[in-house]
Amino acid sequence: MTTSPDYRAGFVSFVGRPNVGKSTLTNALVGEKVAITSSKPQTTRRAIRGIVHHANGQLVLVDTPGMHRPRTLLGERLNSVVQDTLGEVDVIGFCVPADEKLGPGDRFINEQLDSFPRAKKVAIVTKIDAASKAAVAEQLLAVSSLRDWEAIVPLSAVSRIQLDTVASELIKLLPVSPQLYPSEQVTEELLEDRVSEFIREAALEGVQDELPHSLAVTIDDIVERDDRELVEVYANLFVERDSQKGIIIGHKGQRLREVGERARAQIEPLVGKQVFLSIRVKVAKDWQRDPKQLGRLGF
Ligand SMILES: Nc1nc2c(ncn2[C@@H]2O[C@H](COP(=O)(O)OP(=O)(O)OP(=O)(O)O)[C@@H](O)[C@H]2O)c(=O)[nH]1
Repeated sequence: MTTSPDYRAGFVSFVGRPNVGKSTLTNALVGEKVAITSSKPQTTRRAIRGIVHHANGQLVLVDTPGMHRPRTLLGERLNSVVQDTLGEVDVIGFCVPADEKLGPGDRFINEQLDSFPRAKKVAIVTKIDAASKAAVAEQLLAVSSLRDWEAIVPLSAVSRIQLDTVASELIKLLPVSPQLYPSEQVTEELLEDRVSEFIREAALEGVQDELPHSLAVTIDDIVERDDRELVEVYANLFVERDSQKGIIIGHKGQRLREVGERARAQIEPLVGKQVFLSIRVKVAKDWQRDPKQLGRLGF
């Protein structure tokens, strides 16, 4: 695939206190474009949350799990995962909500950003739909006094205000680069892995003992069509014994329905569309001890 000479691509991390809207922003940005990649961690050190494809560039959104935890944040130093991640990204988007005044938590994180001189820094004022114009203006002013930002963007991920603006502002700050991920790469494999993980998690909720090890999930198909706001997921949930099948399905299928609902709630933000989820429960006798079955189940 050819790209224009000033095509830009690189890594971006959103940081900020818990609840300021980082995940919602990530989902809104990733969901808005055709090519979606999953948040399957590439390594334990760096988790790719999503890839945003624009005509003039590509944003690879990188997660910083440690930054989400106030206890880590208020600790003496950021944990090493965050250190490593933020040390490598091209741009850090510092998020503060429009509907709360800047507090010590925000200031603390802002100060930490000094440790990452390589990254360009952008301030993002989130949730402007939830604040008055005057409050937004006040917040922009307050944020601008924190440091010399490359850009300050007010937006609302929920109301989809200024999402394109923030994407282009971020892309402008990335290095000129070929595409890091081909846009036609829908990363089916990664998406499949993540989706099966969600289903397994949902199936395990509330069950005890040996069942956890007896569960495996495979994905037959993920059907995503441009002309439809619905993604179809066809999954199989393998157990080892008939009795386990009963546990998973529950009385009149009630438990399986709940599993499906929990899993869908996780998958939908990932794919940015509604999800039709079919889970078929199957028995693969003693699959854990059978190398052939293990292979088939992706182990
Ligand atoms: N009104 C409004 N609410 C928002 C917006 N973005 C996020 N929220 C809400 O704010 C809450 C927190 O959003 P998250 O995206 O989970 O925040 P986060 O920063 O990722 O939080 P952590 O995962 O805890 O770090 C949720 O209830 C969102 O629905 C927005 O643009 N407008």
